[in-house]
Amino acid sequence: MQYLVLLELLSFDLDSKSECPPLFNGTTRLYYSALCPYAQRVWIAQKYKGLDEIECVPISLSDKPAWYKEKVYPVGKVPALEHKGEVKGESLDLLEYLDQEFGGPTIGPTEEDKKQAAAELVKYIDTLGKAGYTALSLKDAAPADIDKTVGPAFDYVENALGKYANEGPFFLGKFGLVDIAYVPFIERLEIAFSGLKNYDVTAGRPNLAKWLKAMDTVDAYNETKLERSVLLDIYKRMLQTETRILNTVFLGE
Ligand SMILES: N[C@@H](CCC(=O)N[C@@H](CS)C(=O)NCC(=O)O)C(=O)O
Repeated sequence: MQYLVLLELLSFDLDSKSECPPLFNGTTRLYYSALCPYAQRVWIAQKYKGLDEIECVPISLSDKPAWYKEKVYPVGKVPALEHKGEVKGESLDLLEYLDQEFGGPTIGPTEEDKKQAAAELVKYIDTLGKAGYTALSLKDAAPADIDKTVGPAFDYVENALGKYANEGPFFLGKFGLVDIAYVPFIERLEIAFSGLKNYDVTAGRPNLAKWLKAMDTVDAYNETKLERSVLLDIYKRMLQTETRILNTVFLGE
């Protein structure tokens, strides 16, 4: 049943047999994949801001249409946004772009101190992703070995979440850009570590546990979430067979 959820979802993906949408006809399009954590960021923001004028176009990553790279976005990655006759990529840039160019609630911080905090926090996601990838790739590792490898990165997140705790459970108190940037990665790491390495990333990290609970109250995020068991199965198979995909998903390589 859960597989059906994924299969059904992916059955809408445009693949090598699909036609290219009528490009640059005035429609704003977000090219994404439900499997891609980078694309998930922009998809969450589109939903949170209520930007129904943006058409979401799912692209198959396993059977990508040739026209995607040739005509839409030469970099060939998702996410990409077609807007005002141009196509732009890079999830973090697109989050800022959505705030600049579209309506709905602002996701980026407006206060100077929070802008600086956001920039530092977002920069750290790569470090967390790399530590997570290294720890997940350890064969026959005990939870203590896992903790040694990825624990410090999660401790950084735990401390960061304490900084504005008096204003709310999110990174900068109120839900916004930093939460959107982190959640696809923390979600995947939490599921993969608990399911594959018997390591609970929230143990001894109460702020992180609280943040995950708070994230579950955000509709825009919930609407982009894959079933837990589906994500776990994907990571299980990736670890067993195709480490390259794991690389792509956690490190954007
Ligand atoms: N730095 C990019 C990374 C995007 C990325 O790596 N997307 C992956 C999917 S998760 C992709 O499209 N890879 C190309 C492919 O699979 O052919 C961003 O933040 O948007």
